[in-house]
Amino acid sequence: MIERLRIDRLGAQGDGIAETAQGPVYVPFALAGETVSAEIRGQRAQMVQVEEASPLRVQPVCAHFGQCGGCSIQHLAVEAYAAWKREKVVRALELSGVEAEVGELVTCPPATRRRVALSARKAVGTVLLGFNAAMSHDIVEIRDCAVAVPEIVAALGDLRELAGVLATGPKPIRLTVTATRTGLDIAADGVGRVDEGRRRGLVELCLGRRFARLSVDGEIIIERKKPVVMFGDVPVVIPPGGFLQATEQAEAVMAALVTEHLAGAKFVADLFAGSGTFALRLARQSRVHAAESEARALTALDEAARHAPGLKPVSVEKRDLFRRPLLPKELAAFDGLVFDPPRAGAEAQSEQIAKSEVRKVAAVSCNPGTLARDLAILAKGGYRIVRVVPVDQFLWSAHVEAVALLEKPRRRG
Ligand SMILES: C[S@@+](CC[C@H](N)C(=O)[O-])C[C@H]1O[C@@H](n2cnc3c(N)ncnc32)[C@H](O)[C@@H]1O
Repeated sequence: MIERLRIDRLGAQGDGIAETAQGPVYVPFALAGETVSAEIRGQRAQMVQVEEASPLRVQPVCAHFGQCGGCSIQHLAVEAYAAWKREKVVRALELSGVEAEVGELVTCPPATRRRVALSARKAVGTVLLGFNAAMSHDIVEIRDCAVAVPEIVAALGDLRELAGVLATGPKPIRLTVTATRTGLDIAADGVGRVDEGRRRGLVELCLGRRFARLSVDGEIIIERKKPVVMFGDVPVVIPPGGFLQATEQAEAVMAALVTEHLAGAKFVADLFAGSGTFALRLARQSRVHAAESEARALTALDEAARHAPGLKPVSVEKRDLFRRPLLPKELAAFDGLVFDPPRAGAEAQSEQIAKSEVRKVAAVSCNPGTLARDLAILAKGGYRIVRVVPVDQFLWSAHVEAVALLEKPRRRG
């Protein structure tokens, strides 16, 4: 059923929302104030045409926009876009009852995403390589990408060829492609058994295309060069498929906020440390203890710390911080702390930090909802939120990163 809808507001996922007698209807690619004709299917609607456009509507930069699920909002003017992203953090804090000053959105330019997760599968006479369509497993073939770094875009043809060897059935595989200082690091998942013939083919292809490394379902097939990224001035060989901040620019902004806030601390805990994004930078100014559940990430961090001249001591600990958070008596050793958990946040760890006397704390998060919950726990424990800075690491998507800086006043007596 095609109907005319008046769009009342822009939702958190970037869809236009029309309030109707039947409840809210979500219209992807519609903007607040617009009138659109759309085909309604339950609570969602597919836009047919913009009847009256918002003055804030702009031309999307990418030819794949609208089909590709990688970006959800390229059609909104830049200031309004920045305000919408910032508002996601503001709203989340309000909903959790957290009072905090939220800074302006720190933007990231296009063509800076150094890591992309592509899907690929064999189709009749061809190989599909691209991003999934929004809310679907369909693969949208991409020939270009406005957010990825040029090294990745230039390699799409080679990656398609690689996917042709890796994806043998109709089931999609996933290629996580990271542009490192030494070339592309490719981690393929969902491939299944790789026999000798296929392995030889993959090695030849990677040598010919000068990829740095290929790993398949966690096993390294070829490492022509060790994939190196820089955390500040410390080179780190990243583990296959391990976590890495998606853009160097956002990482640098977040790391600067964290290191500045924790300057002066003698001993800092980096919790959910990954391969040392914060720990290795902080070790220029403080002794650091890094805790994380992924052994390979910790090995990378430890190796990098051992080989970097002039760092203060860095210790590592493999630990499940959801089940076994650092307790107040352990936290008593630190006067600074940063935590950067996955999307689920760090509820159990925040409960313990709240009871601690760690003076300066920085919280880094990719999920405003769980960040707000964790900040509410810390505020209840006596922490003052100095400020919250939203960072647009995932340009044109509905995701937003944020760094919150907190401190606990010294107890009297
Ligand atoms: C958002 S990443 C941040 C990593 C690092 N701080 C960085 O900026 O690169 C979250 C990290 O938490 C780790 N992690 C996930 N669940 C965990 C758990 N239960 N305990 C400890 N670490 C965990 C992941 O392996 C990942 O390295």
